[in-house]
Amino acid sequence: MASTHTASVLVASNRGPVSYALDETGRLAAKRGGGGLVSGLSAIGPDADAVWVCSALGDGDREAVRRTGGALDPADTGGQRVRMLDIDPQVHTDAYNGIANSVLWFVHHMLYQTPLEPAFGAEFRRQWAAYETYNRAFAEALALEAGEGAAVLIQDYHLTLAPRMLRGLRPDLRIGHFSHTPWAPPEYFRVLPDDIAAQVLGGILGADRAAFLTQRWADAFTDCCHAVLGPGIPSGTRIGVHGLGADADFLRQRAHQPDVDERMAVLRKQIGSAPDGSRRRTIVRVDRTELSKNIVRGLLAYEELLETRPQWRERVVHIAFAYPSRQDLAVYRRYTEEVQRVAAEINSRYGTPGWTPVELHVKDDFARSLAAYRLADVALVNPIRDGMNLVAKEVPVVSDEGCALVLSREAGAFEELSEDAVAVNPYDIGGMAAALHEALSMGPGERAERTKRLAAQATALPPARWFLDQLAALGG
Ligand SMILES: O=P(O)(O)OC[C@H]1O[C@H](O[C@H]2O[C@H](CO)[C@@H](O)[C@H](O)[C@H]2O)[C@H](O)[C@@H](O)[C@@H]1O
Ligand SMILES: O=c1ccn([C@@H]2O[C@H](COP(=O)(O)OP(=O)(O)O)[C@@H](O)[C@H]2O)c(=O)[nH]1
Repeated sequence: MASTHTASVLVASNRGPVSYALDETGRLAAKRGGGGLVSGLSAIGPDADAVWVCSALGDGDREAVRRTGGALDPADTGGQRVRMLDIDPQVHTDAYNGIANSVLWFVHHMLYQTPLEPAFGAEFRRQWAAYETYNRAFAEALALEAGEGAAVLIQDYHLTLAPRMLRGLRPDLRIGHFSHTPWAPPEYFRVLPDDIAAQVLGGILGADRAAFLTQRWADAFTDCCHAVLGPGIPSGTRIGVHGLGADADFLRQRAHQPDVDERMAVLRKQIGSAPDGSRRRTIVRVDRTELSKNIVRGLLAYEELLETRPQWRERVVHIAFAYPSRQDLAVYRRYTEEVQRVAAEINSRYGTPGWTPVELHVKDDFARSLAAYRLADVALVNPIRDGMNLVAKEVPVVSDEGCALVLSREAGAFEELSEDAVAVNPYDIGGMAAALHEALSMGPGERAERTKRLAAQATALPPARWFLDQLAALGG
């Protein structure tokens, strides 16, 4: 890759703003990248001095890199300068599926469940070597693109080693690292082999600033540094907190496009009316089919609601959108099947000819998600742990008539939204069923008032501010 040394601001993340699908005729179709990191970083906008460096994630992306040399067509990226790296597919698989999503994600979300997992042996060491190679590829690409003294914002657990590597290559740069996940407490983080735990922390500490979505995650990081590396944060790295909010302008505009209206009409038909003709209530959830989002326990809580409060039977529909995520990993594929199995069971146990209790869809459709946000009476957001959770912040912003928010106290968003949400312990099925009942029973006035306050909180730190605050904190 030729050196440009022109960018004054650089962002680096595994997932970029678009991904490409290749059809049989050889045409490439660009699609917005999924997940909250992309929603946040879209604030960069079309700035000639800013470059977003990301990785090719599949065959379509690799073909796009082959055709463009890696500098993506601005027509596909909304004008943003994007440099997509074609990292060797096996290296990417080992780094992304192996280390990032099966180890670091599991540690930070405290997802290990069996007496046999985790077990860090030779296969883990082989994947760790790939993770190092993958981080080095980013560090080298950033070193080539960055102008003298540029600010570089490196994102997330995929890229914990890159800050220190980049510091070695380009001491002139101002480097920030941002974690979008929770950070594990030391007693859980230290399941990692000691040398690996030290490399992860030491890699991030190669940055001038390490930032997190909430104070809770920042404190956990500091605690891990003390436990693993000894007292004090070495190398003078500053720790910061930047909450990320919803992009109100984008969402309100996008949520009123004709394709969203069309989907609302379809959803309304599916929801139908109660036998006495009254309006049926809707409980909506929208997530990646992600273990940490706790979708199965959410369904079980809904089932318990129907079982213990039969007055809601035929009077409520649970719309659950679980869009595909990390399907290369068997545990995610099994989880998707489990979600489908439990939803089908509830439907066969409680459904009637005129009523399907759960409408589950496992295909990605952003317009349909926004339609569900608009008409939800209740939003269920019950992750086991979540860095922030933007869905919790997006629903109140686009809700048409007010929506009660049932929110896990383990989501980063809870710190900002706790006053007007109905709080839940994500493991407590009975507690979540009671919270759903409370939320469904909330009067329209109270619901609208709470939604207004939730929307104000949720938009207090829009992505543009989140991004610019980090740049400002890096100084220069
Ligand atoms: O890229 P994927 O493997 O498909 O996963 C999607 C993203 O998931 C995670 O998102 C997090 O970032 C959000 C924005 O800060 C936050 O609200 C949420 O709680 C996090 O889960 C992951 O951290 C990203 O890197 C992924 O791109
Ligand atoms: O069909 C959909 C539905 C939602 N989202 C977006 O995915 C993000 C999910 O972010 P969140 O922080 O809730 O969780 P993450 O998936 O990043 O862990 C939100 O910004 C949603 O608007 C999406 O890309 N496609």
